[in-house]
Amino acid sequence: MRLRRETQGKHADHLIEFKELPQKGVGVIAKANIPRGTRVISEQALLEVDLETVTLKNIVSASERLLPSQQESYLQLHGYDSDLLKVAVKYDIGKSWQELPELHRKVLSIYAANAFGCVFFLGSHINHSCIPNATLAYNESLKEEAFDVIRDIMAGEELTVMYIDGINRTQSQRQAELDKWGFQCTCPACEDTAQGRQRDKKRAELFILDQKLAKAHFHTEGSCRRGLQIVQRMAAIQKSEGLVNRQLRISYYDAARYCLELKEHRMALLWAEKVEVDLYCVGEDYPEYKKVLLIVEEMRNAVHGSKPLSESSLEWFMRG
Ligand SMILES: C[S@@+](CC[C@H](N)C(=O)[O-])C[C@H]1O[C@@H](n2cnc3c(N)ncnc32)[C@H](O)[C@@H]1O
Repeated sequence: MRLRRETQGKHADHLIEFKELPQKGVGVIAKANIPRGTRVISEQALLEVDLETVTLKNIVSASERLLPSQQESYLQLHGYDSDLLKVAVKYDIGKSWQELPELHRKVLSIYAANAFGCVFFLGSHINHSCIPNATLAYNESLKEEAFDVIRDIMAGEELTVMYIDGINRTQSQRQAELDKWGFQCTCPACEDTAQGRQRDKKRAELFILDQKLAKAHFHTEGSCRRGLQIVQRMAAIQKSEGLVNRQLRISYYDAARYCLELKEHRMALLWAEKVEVDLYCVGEDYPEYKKVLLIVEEMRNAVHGSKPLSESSLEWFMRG
């Protein structure tokens, strides 16, 4: 399938294609083997609304400010008008769904089915999986959203991202969120098979650990040790379940922070060095990744005794 538009975005034409898929609408398929860390799409948002103040009215207004060619692109995207959206229209705009002009209904249902923060013309064609093989992050130096592959992908495999914050959530918790997007997830983590249920047990454990972590503090040695145990276990499950997106890097950072707090600098360094996982998620041109590399280098020097870790680096690292 060719997308009808001259986009400002770039995609690796030789690596991916946009295809109609059974039960999923359009999706993105690898045309060749793609090694992890490969950037497949980089593009500016097609429609962007300030998430702090987003209202349905703002979304409609933002769509009206698009250039005619952008509007045409936007209106090509797939839409889903969930019951939740219809209730929100009543609440936010004060009209029933049927009372809205047809164009506004279309604009809103497209936003509901495509916004990963913003709506992207290329990237919003990527379908969801609860074990995604790609991820997206806004890259400040490119001033674009970058979509990178986080696991090696074989030719013919579908590229997927995670639409929700669902790494540490069970199948039913994730599906409740995905209902808003209008589909039942059938990825390997959601399938009703012995293997799927086994995966769900791991996610249930992650959920419990995540809840415990939210209550853990850095105040005492005991609480740091408990926190460290929790994040170590979380990282181990995430890794073994193939959940190698930025959530795994958060677990590694948390582990490094607990070790720093416990003054176990060698262990802190070992965890911090696992930052490599972020390289595959965001690429080496991601400004924060460069900053972290410098801090890890400083930590290495501190551990090997040449120069202590500076206060500012320590502070930056502890803030996360
Ligand atoms: C961001 S769009 C993805 C591209 C879309 N498939 C298309 O045709 O343009 C999100 C929509 O894709 C479909 N979708 C995404 N992931 C899916 C999945 N794992 N299974 C079934 N449908 C999915 C749903 O209709 C959802 O509302």
